[in-house]
This record gives sequence, structure tokens and C-alpha cells, in this order.
Amino acid sequence: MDKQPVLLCSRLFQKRRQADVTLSRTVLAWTETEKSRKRRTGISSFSGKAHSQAVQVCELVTVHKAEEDWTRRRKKKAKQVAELYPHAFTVSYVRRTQQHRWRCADVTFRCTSLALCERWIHVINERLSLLSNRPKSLLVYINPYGGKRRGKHIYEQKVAPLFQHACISTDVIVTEHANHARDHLKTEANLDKYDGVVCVGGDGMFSEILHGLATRTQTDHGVDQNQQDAELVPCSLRIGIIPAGSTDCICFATVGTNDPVTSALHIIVGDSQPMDVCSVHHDDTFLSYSVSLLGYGFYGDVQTDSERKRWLGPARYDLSGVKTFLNHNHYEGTISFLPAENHMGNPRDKLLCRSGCSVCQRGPPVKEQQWQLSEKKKTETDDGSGWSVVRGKFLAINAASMSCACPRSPKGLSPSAHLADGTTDLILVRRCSRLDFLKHLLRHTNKDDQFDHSFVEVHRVKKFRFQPWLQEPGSLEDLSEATKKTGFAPICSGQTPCSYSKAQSSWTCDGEILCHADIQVSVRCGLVRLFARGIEEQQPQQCVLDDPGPLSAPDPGQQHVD
Ligand SMILES: CCCCCCCCCCCCC/C=C/[C@@H](O)[C@H](COP(=O)(O)O)NC(=O)CCCCCCCCCCCCCCC
Ligand SMILES: Nc1ncnc2c1ncn2[C@@H]1O[C@H](COP(=O)(O)OP(=O)(O)O)[C@@H](O)[C@H]1O
Ligand SMILES: [Ca+2]
Repeated sequence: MDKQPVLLCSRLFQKRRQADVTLSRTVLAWTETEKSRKRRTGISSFSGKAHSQAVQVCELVTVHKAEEDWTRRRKKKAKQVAELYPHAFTVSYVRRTQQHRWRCADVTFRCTSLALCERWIHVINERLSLLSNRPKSLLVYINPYGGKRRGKHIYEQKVAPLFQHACISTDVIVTEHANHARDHLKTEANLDKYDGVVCVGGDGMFSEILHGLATRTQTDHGVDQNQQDAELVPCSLRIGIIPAGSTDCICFATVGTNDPVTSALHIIVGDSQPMDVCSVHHDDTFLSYSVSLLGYGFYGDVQTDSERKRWLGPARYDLSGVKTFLNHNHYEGTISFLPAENHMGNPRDKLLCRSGCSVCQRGPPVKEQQWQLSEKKKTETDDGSGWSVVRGKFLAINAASMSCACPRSPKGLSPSAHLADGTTDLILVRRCSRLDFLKHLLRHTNKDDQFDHSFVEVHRVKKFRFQPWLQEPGSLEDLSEATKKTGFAPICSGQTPCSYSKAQSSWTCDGEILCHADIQVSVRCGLVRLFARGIEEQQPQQCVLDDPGPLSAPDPGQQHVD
């Protein structure tokens, strides 16, 4: 029930129905009048069964005179309406559909006088102009070669018309080569002109935009990125992602779906989702930023192999995945990490990061608590500094700063990882048999716990370091001989761990390969913000005036007016 004072309330027509339409500071609601409903259905509704719909003002896209409609198809329809009832206005708003998808829906109200119609448009526009988080001007970068090479088409057909409809101005750059967007942002772009940057492409393209923006921000503030302990300045511009890549896990894990229209609507309503960013160094050299997966071993090898198969599009990952799985390489090294405080939860606590996540809002503990917690956390390998050390042979070392959910793995690499808690989930998969590793991988696609294996351990950490061990020459020769003959490392049957080790793998960092294996990683809490709000809890169907059934329960995003 909306308890806010009513700003405007009129009896208007919606289709052929009479409705009481009210606008408060935060909600636009319309309810078919009892008289209209009785005339239409012959049944009078019982109390509590009035057919109402309510939309939050912050989820309105735009309001305009009905004849000023925005697509040709609607122009014709709106024209007919305008002829019958010349004084009409149309409100476009966000409608939630299945699986976190949003659509832009229209509702047209017809008024008895021009003055009333103009008043409604004026008052709604006034409310919209108060929403200061909405972008008015955007800089758009399109990677025409990402994913299935449909980025330009997707933007032009699905996104640009919506931005135009919402009166957002855009400067569009179709990239001509890799790092075009990054370098343009780093040095050339006049960022004062814009309220945000839009990335049309995949995770690799997002990574370019992030690097351009974050590096530019540090340069402008005189911060040296090469210093591991430098306090980085958060980027002021938000980034919107229109998914048009191969994995698109950053979009999927922050919005809940890979759908260009949904992403465009999150940009239009001016959502804001802070995101953790890992800074990756090799000694005193800054290497890269990462927001999703930093993977050594299995995922690093998949990425390296898949780069050679780019022409295959998204399918390259499946092919390289199978090949890498059959190779079954393991890598030796030492990993040291600084665990997160206990109150930040742990990767197996099943607390999913959702819109308005309470874990992300917890922040660091007060000083004395921090001391107690770090005392508690000390492990056997802890040397007193709070750091833990693990040595061994690994099939994969993955750091997931967010769940990394994507269509391939809807719950992700670390289902309970958080978008903006200042931590990353470090997953260590020790050497095991192919069969066991396959079982582990399969659990990324079903409900079973992928961490519930003796050869897997997972830690929530704030920092980590990796130091590969160099291989003795003998075992390297064994491997190359075996691989030369078969194309793959030899396959062993049964449960026994049987795998060969190359000296080093590479790190994949949000889909880009790093040039060093020996790295130091530090999580920067909420360094960048996206035009997103995190994944919303599944919502009940919206109630509509046409709906003959009883009202569904109101949801947090859709206040209901009785
Ligand atoms: C047996 C089936 C196992 C399926 C396991 C799927 C786990 C998928 C986890 C995906 C995490 C993705 C994290 C995001 C990474 C992206 O930053 C990054 C770049 O994205 P972009 O191309 O859009 O720029 N994408 C990736 O690194 C893609 C990783 C995809 C890995 C696919 C692995 C498939 C493994 C298949 C093993 C099959 C064994 C078959 C045995 C007969
Ligand atoms: N015009 C371009 N030509 C070639 N490569 C590009 C271009 N624009 C961006 N890239 C690069 O393409 C790579 C993959 O882009 P991305 O959009 O993530 O697609 P995918 O998800 O298919 O990997 C990124 O590393 C990015 O730097
Ligand atoms: Ca995190």
C-alpha cells in the first residue's frame, strides 16, 4: 500500500476502461473503477479484488503525448487512439518478465481535456527530472567482432531506439582493433561530457573499458598503479554492459540474464552496482584488473587454446574445454593468501549475493573486532602475519571475485561469491583423476556442491600471491614426447591420479591472458560501478488491469495499491 501523499489523482480512460489514476512521489498506480468493471464483466468485484497496477516512478522510462509515439508500428496505433480521444498520454515503464528479463511496456491514458493531459505529462516529467542518478549522455563502444559478431546489429536494433526514446544522447564508437576502446578512454575521450560508458561486447571488451577507465582515473588523480599498496581512486563513471560476447558472465552475474533490452533498461533507470576489482601485479609492475575469473591451470589453458580458435565464436570454449580436460595438466606452485574476516561469510555458506545484498553492506569490522577475528583465523601455516600458505600440485587455481554465473554454469564458479564485499573466492583444485575432475566440473551445471570434494578447497580472501615451481627438465621431456605423438597427454583409466605437468600454465584474467605466472593479487572493494542492481529475487507476476484472476502478491520492486 502506497502511503505517500497523492500528487495527482484523476479518473481517466485506459483502453475502454475507466480507471482511477494516482501519482505519488514514488508510485504511479491505476485501478479500474467498480462501475467500469461491472459494466464490462457484469460482476461486481469484492473488496480487495480491484484490478490495479502500480509502477514505481523510478522505473518509468518516459512519458509523452500519445500521438508522439516512438516506433512506426505504435505511431499508427497511437494515431487511431488519438483520433477517438485526442487528449492522451503514454507512459513507458519497466515490466518484469521471466528469468530477470525486463521489457519496456506502454500504457496510454485518455483524458477529458487537453489541460488535464498536459498536467499529467508535466507532473510526471517533473518527478522524472528529480531522478539524478539517470544518465543523460553516454559514450558507447561496440566490439563488432565479439561473440557471434552481432554487437553492432544488437545495438542498432535493440538498444539505440530505447536510448532515443528515453532522451539519452550517445556518442558511438565502433572499435577498429583490439585495445581501441581502452586507449581512447585512457587518453583521448573527454569524459566530462558523459554520465557513463556503455560496452557492447563480452567480458574481454568489458575488461578493455574497465582498464581504460580505471587507468584514466588513477592518472588524473596522480596514483601510480604499479605500486601494489597504492590506494586506488574509484571510477566516477558507471559502465553499462550490453551483452554481445561469448560468455558474458559479468552481465549475467550482475543482472541475472544476458539480454540487451534488459541491460539497456537498467542503464536508462540509472541503476548502480558497485563491483570488486582485483588488481594484479608482478612485483612492481601492474599487470591487469579483474572482476570475474582469474584462473590458472585449467581455465588458463582453455583460454590460451581458445584464442587460436576465435573464428569458431563461442563454441571455441567447448572445444578447447574438452581438449584441455583430456590433456589433464597439473601445475605445481605455492599459493599464499590473506583470509577475509569471519563476518564476511564463507564460500560455502549458501548466502547468495542478491540485489541489496546484506553481506556486501557489512564492510570491514571495527578495529578491536578485527584483531580478535584475525587471531581466530590463524591457521597452522600462518606465520603470525595472518597469511596462510598452501603448496602442491593443482589442476586449477581460480579466483572468483563474483559468482561468475553464466549460461554455461547458471550458479557459477563460486555461487556464494559477492559482487562488492572486497573479497575473492580462491578455489584450489588439487591434482586428481580425470573422472574426479569431471565430477567436479559437472557440479558447475547442477545443484550439487562443487566444493564438496576432498581435492577441492576454497577460501574467501582479500589478497593472494602465486609462485609457480619450475619443473625438472626430465618430466618436461616426458610430456612433450607424449604430446607430440598423440596431440594430447596420455589418458589414464580409473580413479588413479595420472597426469603430466608442464612447467607453467597462464593466468586468464576476465578472458585475457597474462604474461606472468608469478602474480600478486589484491581486491579493491567497489572500485567500479555498473548500471545494474544485482540479481533480483524472483518476482511474482505483475498484476494488470486485463488480468481476470485474483491479485498476485505485491513484490518489493512493484508496490501495489489496493
Ligand atoms: C562437463 C561440463 C562442464 C561444464 C563446466 C562449465 C564451467 C563453466 C564456468 C565458466 C566460468 C566463466 C567465468 C568467466 C570467464 C570469462 O571472463 C571468459 C571470457 O569471456 P568472453 O569470451 O565473453 O570475453 N570466459 C571463459 O573463460 C570461458 C570459460 C569457459 C570454460 C568452458 C569449459 C568447458 C569444459 C568442458 C569439459 C568437458 C569435459 C568433457 C569430457 C568428455
Ligand atoms: N575491432 C576489434 N577488432 C578485433 N578485436 C577487438 C576489437 N574490438 C575489441 N576487440 C577485442 O576482442 C576481444 C574479445 O572481445 P569480447 O567482446 O569480449 O568477445 P568474446 O566474448 O567473444 O571474447 C577483446 O580482447 C577485445 O579487446
Ligand atoms: Ca567479491
